[in-house]
Amino acid sequence: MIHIQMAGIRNKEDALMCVNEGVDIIGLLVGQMHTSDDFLTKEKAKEIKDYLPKDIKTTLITHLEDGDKIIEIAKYIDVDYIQLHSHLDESEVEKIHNALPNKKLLRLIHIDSDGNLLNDISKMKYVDFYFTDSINLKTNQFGGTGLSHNLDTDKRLVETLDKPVFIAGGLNPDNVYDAVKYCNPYGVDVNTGCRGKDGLRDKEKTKAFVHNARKN
Ligand SMILES: O=C(O)c1ccccc1NCC(=O)[C@H](O)[C@H](O)COP(=O)(O)O
Repeated sequence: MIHIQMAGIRNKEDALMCVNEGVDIIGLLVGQMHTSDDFLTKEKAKEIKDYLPKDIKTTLITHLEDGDKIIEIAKYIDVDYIQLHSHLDESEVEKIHNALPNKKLLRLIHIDSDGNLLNDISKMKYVDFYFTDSINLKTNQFGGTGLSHNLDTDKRLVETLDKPVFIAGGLNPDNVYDAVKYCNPYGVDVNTGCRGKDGLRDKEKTKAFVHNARKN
């Protein structure tokens, strides 16, 4: 079964709705670089995590570059996964890996609109999962862009990398079926594509996203 991470969760009610619709990983954004209403305090993120059934995985999604700070927040919320920003120095990643060996590390691979990789994967030493995502070079937005990219790149990465790959970037209920069919990833991630006009999670979009992601 394909794994589904929902990012941009802002409250515990939305988190539980997503879980009830079949999402199995909840992404909690703490520690930002660019402005986004999806970022939470660590206290709010912990409140959401503690409200969820114990078998639901949570991910700390962060832009912080200080390994000690990331370790402190990940321990405090007690997440299962840590999604690390691609600019993080590998020595900081090593620190996190050594301090929290049981927490899985998701490593970002940013892809531009033409499908070019913007990171040197060969320098990533500590990886449990790769995570492809779009970038908006105009706004310097490194996530939650709602922008798609050329999926040929994702497909190639899924086929050639030695660790499981999550794909993300502009996925939505209408395109996730084809994306999964074409790339055959370990998991998919979505934020904007399941957002309502109020910025919160849209139940119908979430239901359709989960259904279509697992229809293959
Ligand atoms: O989701 C955000 O608002 C966000 C903001 C800043 C950095 C990362 C962010 N999200 C990381 C994610 O895992 C998103 O779900 C991923 O970028 C896909 O977003 P979207 O293209 O909107 O589905």
